[in-house]
Amino acid sequence: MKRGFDRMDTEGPEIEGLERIDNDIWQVPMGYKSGMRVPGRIYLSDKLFANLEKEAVDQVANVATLPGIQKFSMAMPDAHVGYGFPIGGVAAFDAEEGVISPGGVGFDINCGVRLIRSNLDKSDVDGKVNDLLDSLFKAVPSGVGSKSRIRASESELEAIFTNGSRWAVEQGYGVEADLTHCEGEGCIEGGDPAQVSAKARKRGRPQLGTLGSGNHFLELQYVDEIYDPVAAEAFNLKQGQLTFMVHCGSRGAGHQVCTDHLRNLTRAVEKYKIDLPDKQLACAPAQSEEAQAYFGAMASAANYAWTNRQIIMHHCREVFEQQMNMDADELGLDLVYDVAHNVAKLEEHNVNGGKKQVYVHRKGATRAFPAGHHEVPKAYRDVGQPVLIPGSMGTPSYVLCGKQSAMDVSFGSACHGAGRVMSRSGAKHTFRGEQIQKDLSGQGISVRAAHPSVIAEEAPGVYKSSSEVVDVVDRLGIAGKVAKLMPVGVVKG
Ligand SMILES: Nc1nc2c(ncn2[C@@H]2O[C@H](COP(=O)(O)O)[C@@H](O)[C@H]2O)c(=O)[nH]1
Ligand SMILES: [Mn+2]
Ligand SMILES: [Mn+2]
Repeated sequence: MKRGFDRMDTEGPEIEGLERIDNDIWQVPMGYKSGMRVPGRIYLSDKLFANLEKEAVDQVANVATLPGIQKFSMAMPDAHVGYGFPIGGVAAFDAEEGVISPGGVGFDINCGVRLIRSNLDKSDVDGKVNDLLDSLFKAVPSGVGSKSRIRASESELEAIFTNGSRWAVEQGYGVEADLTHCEGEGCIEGGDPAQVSAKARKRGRPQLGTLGSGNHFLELQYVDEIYDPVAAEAFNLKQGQLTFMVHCGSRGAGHQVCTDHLRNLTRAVEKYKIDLPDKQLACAPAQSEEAQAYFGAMASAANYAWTNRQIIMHHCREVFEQQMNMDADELGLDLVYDVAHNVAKLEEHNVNGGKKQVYVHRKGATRAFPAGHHEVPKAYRDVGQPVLIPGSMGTPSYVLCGKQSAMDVSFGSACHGAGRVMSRSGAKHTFRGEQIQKDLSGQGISVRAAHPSVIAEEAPGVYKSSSEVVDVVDRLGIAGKVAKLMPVGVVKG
């Protein structure tokens, strides 16, 4: 242990073997669990350490036993327990010798966040927020199993699974610039519709343009503070400006893809004789037919999610035009960026002094590529990609930009949110939705939800401090703070 980083200094859970090796860096040593191939790294401040779950540390160690894992099994400061891998987990596997695992992506494939800027100032919506929220609530169906009026045909679904957002733009749901301001231009290559089951298609067909439940949201925000004026200018953000955030994923289609392929990969674990400490880590050798089938289906679901967010944004733009009685040019509702935070991608990274193809699994983690990286949109190439971190319906969200250290520290990845500290059932016992809604209203934040129980489950108190979380990635040089966004009105799923 480094001098000055004595574990005894820090209040929090006693987790035997966990070592604090630097400010904000905790190491899960190789001996923590038998079979670990690499150490674990958890990025946490002292304050966030107090909420660290031992089970999440065990999950970091479990992931470290998987074949072909590179450098470290990692957890971001928003980490908490998930299915097999922790939420907030990042792990990269050698593209030849490693594995691909659905647990490292999650059930809501390509759950993600998009941020839209505007020509409006916060004051321009004074007295209009409630009407805007009511119209947004109507325009974007929300809640478990919600359906829209769109019914994609079989051939349209094929195009969506293969091409992602481009399909939506070609149908008139948006403009070309939306694609160039989106991670991967709204598409992962390798989408293979043949690997998406009839059941997943059936679930996906009526859900394009829908938000989903609970944690997903549409949020009116304003820019409360600028930390990096150069990056803020590149992102076209300024103090006091009204912004709009969308958080949702691949709905029933993605969930079904994960369910179907977990079944196949559970069988593959036996076939390929992979020794797993937890069956939720079901996986297969990256080049096996089972893993490639999952990857093709996962990419299809990711492409569906980008299409979904694109259609939602289009419908929200229409609501703004009607409610504000302004046209698209006047409103300037341009997409700043869209990030996936539940996804596996084939990427090239520097490992042990050489370049290597790896499958980077980001499960509750955001890509954070730095300035100069060829995958960062040209408009942002000098500052790094926007990293969008939602907070909660009552606390700040943040815009950061990817930094060079992310490539060394975390395979170009940062946190994805504040991260839960309380379960949904715990929240329903602790909070009353009506009271939370009233408290938020007192702070100038209006909330719409299908049921008050959703507001209780999503109360700001169920999440860690977003400020504390982003400060860790900022200090580590993974992503730098650009702007703080405060909520003024939220539609919860
Ligand atoms: N700005 C808002 N952020 C929110 C809200 N509800 C949740 N959150 C944040 O999103 C992340 C990501 O959630 P996940 O379900 O995909 O893991 C979560 O950690 C929260 O910090 C909201 O209403 N507004
Ligand atoms: Mn999400
Ligand atoms: Mn989601």
